[in-house]
Amino acid sequence: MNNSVNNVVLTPPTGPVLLLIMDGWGIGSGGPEDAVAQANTPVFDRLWGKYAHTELMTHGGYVGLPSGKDMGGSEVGHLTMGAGLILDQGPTRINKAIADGSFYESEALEQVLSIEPGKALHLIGLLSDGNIHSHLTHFRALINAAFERGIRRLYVHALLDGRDVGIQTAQKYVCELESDFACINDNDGFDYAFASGGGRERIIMDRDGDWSKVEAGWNLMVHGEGSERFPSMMAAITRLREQQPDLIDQDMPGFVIVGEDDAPIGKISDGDAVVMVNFRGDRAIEITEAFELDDFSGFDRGVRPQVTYAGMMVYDEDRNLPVLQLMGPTKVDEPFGKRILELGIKQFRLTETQKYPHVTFFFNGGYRQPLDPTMEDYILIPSDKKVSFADQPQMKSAEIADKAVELIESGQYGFGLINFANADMVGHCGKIAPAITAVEAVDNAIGKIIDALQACGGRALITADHGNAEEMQVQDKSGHVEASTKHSTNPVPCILFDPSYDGSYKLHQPRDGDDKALMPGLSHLAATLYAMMGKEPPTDLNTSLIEAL
Ligand SMILES: O=C(O)[C@@H](CO)OP(=O)(O)O
Ligand SMILES: [Mn+2]
Ligand SMILES: [Mn+2]
Repeated sequence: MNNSVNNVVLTPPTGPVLLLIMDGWGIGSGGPEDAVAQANTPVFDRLWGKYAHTELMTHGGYVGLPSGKDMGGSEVGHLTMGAGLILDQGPTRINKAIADGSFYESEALEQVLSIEPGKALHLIGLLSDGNIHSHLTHFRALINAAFERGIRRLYVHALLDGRDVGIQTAQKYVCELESDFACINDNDGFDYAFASGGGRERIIMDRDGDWSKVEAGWNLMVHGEGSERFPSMMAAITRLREQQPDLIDQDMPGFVIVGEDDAPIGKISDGDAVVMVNFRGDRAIEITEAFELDDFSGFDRGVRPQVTYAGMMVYDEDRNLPVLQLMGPTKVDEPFGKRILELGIKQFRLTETQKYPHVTFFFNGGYRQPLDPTMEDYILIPSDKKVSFADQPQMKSAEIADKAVELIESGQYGFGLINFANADMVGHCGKIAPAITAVEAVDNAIGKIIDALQACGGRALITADHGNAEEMQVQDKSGHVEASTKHSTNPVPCILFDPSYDGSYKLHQPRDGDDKALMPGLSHLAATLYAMMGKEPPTDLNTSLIEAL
């Protein structure tokens, strides 16, 4: 959007301005697969009917992802909202660095490739092209770099996806790497292979302190221990699917690849190098801690191998984890939270722990802890543990709403960011009935918050970081319909709740044929929040959505 004379700054509110993220709540077809449309949402419907609203784009170039086919995700969504600008995201920057060759020139990669002859390079990561946490091309870049350097032994410890891609697609990605391995292994003395695997929800990729998942993966990769043992990756996938035909890849139990003697073919050992190929931090921090921290209490690691460990990117900027990073971080110089801190506005962030990175380091563009604890309160309600969210679709929405009301009524805050996880986390389970309940739980919680804002003259921008629950089924090219566990590329709703709304303004509407800069997207929200607070937005931000009628 061009800075238009039409942009308006509202009169300052008497209560706080909130950004309410209904994670994974998109605008779908309205059909039977659309849990948002099927749900009973009286609060949302009333607000949509009464207040200024629009649709926002959350995918591809609107959030700095490489391709228009890339769906949005929480990291890129919250980072873009916090930045108030469209910045190149991790995968875009990695792809560019691979293309221009600079990826291969980092000191960190040099250290990884400098292992002694006979030692192995291990790649751990999410094996798909979902581009939310990882991409297959990044595995391939590393495999090629290792081969060109003459590294003889390389093992992939594959986390199976089924959450950012089709629900049973693991074999496709396995075949692609197997064919690379076959070419390389034609050369004398080379051994490139898969060494272990398992679903991302079962091993390694936890983000909520369930160390048993990390431990299970550690024992497979490091100690070669696990009851499921197969001669190859394809054998593992085939046999596990025979036992449980509906099994979604993300839920596959962990397994070890073994030789004829039942010995693991590629355990991580002293002197080896390990690269975590995922670029996104939230689900890579825990395994990184297990490899890197001397003082570690997550689980009993047994004998920890002495390895050179590197991550694709920084996973925890506050602690600089991991020490070796193949790529520098996506820098947000002036995130929204820091800007308003400098204006002396007190703020809170509130969610349940499954979404803690979202309201903290994703929205902050890096930092995890408050810059000024007297002016920023980060409140994280523990998520249910060891449950399928399909069985608990209300999650912590009621507790979050109650806490939000308390914070609003305290009169202390000028800004608050709240994330409701339900539509996304339950949407990822791929079942329509609980997804409907999840959406209804969010609607109910929003209603309580809106009542509190109404009473004190606060405002809220009610929106989502990307879709998910509105698309619980997808059709593939051959017409086959199956459950969808992934995010969507649909637009999301955006409503400006304003108790003093008099119909004198509207939110910028999407128009056919508009280019990306003109279409309303997540990068316009920071400036919109300024205008809602009665402040002129900084001119370096993408423009506010609020326009005079
Ligand atoms: O669960 C996750 O890690 C991702 C999907 O891979 O979802 P979100 O981006 O909403 O956190
Ligand atoms: Mn999300
Ligand atoms: Mn999600």
